[in-house]
Amino acid sequence: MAELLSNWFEDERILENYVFPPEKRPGELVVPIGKANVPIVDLHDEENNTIHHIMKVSQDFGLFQMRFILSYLLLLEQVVNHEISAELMTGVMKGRLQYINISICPSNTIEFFRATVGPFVIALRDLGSRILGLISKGLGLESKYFAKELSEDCTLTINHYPPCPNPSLSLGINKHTDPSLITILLTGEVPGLQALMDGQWMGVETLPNALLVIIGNQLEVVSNGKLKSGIHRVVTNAKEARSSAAFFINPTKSCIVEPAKALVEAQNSEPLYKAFQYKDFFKAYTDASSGDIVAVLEAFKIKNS
Ligand SMILES: O=C(O)CCC(=O)C(=O)O
Ligand SMILES: [Fe+2]
Repeated sequence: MAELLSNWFEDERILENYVFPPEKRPGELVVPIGKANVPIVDLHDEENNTIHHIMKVSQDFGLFQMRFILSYLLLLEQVVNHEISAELMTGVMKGRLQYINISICPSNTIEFFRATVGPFVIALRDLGSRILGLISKGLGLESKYFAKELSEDCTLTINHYPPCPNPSLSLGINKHTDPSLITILLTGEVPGLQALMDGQWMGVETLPNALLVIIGNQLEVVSNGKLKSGIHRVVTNAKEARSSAAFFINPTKSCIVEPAKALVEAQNSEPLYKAFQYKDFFKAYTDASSGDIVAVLEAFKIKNS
């Protein structure tokens, strides 16, 4: 088996630049890992029930897990694979800040990975359209509302977190919301993801046959604040490496994102957010990536003077 970068952890020290400032450290991890009551939405339920459930949990928590059919999961399991080679992992680790976009470059060494990622991405695009179709109905919008520019730009990110000698000093990923429309996350078997639910960090444990859906900032805007972006972070552990695969469904860079007019009218209210080009939002998000990412959305709010 190729040598994995996760072997780095055999050096027992935590590297200095991985130590978070005291106010951002998770501290002694008192939060029980794997104990969150993340709601489960069943895509095979009767449509109105599923829509109702998605809308409710997206308003309350901004994330939910979703049971899904097995044939897709077989593909997914291959993607988060601990035999990903050191070369690929090195490429991944070189990416910027906390997460990295993998470009599927033509190279024999990643033939397996390419062959797996292709069907994986097609499956997730299809799944994403189904979820967005249900959400558009739940918001009272036409069923294809999200079908074009709002969801055309997808990115697959593989995250890899080597074991950390002192998890109380560091985080795998700092507290954030995703800049996407929605994110579909394969969390893998090793716990580490935490969601802020009712003001408390809760360890997320997904079922073996489930994926996690996270409401992103753009859906919060389009829904005029009705659906909430899920706040989440990743903690590390001292024993096991963890991998996850995140599929971000994003607007195209030139897409104009704004609260859906039909929704604002139906609510008989005012838009809470300005109209903006997605590329401007994304720039503000990446510029803030070492600061308070959760606050970025605030800057796009219409201020009532
Ligand atoms: O690794 C995880 O479970 C979460 C990853 C994540 O939040 C992200 O890539 O934005
Ligand atoms: Fe995230």
